[in-house]
Amino acid sequence: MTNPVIECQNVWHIYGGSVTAVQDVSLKIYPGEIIGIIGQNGSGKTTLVKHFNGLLKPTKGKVLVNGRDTGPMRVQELSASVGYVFQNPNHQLFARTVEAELEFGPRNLGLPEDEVIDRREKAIEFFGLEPLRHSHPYRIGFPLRKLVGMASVYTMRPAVFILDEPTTGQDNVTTRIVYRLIHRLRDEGSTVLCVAHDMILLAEVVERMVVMRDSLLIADARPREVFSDRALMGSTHLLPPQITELTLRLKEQGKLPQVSLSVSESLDVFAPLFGGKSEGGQA
Ligand SMILES: Nc1ncnc2c1ncn2[C@@H]1O[C@H](COP(=O)(O)OP(=O)(O)OP(=O)(O)O)[C@@H](O)[C@H]1O
Repeated sequence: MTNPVIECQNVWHIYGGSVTAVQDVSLKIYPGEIIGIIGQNGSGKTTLVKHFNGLLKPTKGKVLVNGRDTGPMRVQELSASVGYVFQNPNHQLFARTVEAELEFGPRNLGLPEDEVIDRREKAIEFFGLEPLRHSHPYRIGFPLRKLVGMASVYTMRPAVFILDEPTTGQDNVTTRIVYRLIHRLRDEGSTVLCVAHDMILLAEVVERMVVMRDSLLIADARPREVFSDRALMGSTHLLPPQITELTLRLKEQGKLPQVSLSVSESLDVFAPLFGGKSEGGQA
């Protein structure tokens, strides 16, 4: 049996002795899992994931990363194995150029200089940052600045990659890069945790969803189950993707055998209704 890469044991986080942001959360995350963390604003998602790379320490309970208690560990020590991409890149970026930003992590890991440069160049290519390599990260637009934040974590190749609201504020081009990033991380065997309100993204890429409400973890299940549970979704004030809602209603009326998570998937489900076989398509 594989050991969890991250384990929360009855974790509480109380800010300033009065604001309870995370209550008694127990959770095991296994290597290679792609997990979505959802919940309405202020439900404790960001607070929870910031414990995984040591940015926050539990008020009560324990967080273990690769079996080690993060309590006495420093962020720098944890960042080699758990990379956190901030919701707001302004909280993350500090170098004077995109190139310098992308070199910082691998150099800090003590990698040889040719490996530092190789990782920088691969990240520039993957994230489409070539025209911006000499720009100051704060002088480029928000969507691209956010990609620089992702790229700078990607250069460290952490085993666990945490993306906090990766598509919020992104246009269609940069959103597609986020999708490609998550697919690439999956192919490379990384563990990915994605905190998001973007249900279309989650429906397409995650295999497991953790649901937070009022600082509590209230569900942990496959996306199809979470999106089909009207009471659960209603209690979090979140809506499933429209295609999922449509196919859920048709299923409830006995007209479809199953709920779809994406447009491509729904084409296959709808095909028999129209007397044909679908060839799928882009979500
Ligand atoms: N540094 C802080 N000091 C005090 N309270 C905080 C702090 N950060 C967050 N909180 C509070 O803790 C609770 C959980 O916040 P958190 O940001 O973890 O929620 P979230 O689910 O990630 O929200 P969002 O979807 O808006 O990002 C909220 O009540 C928030 O106001």
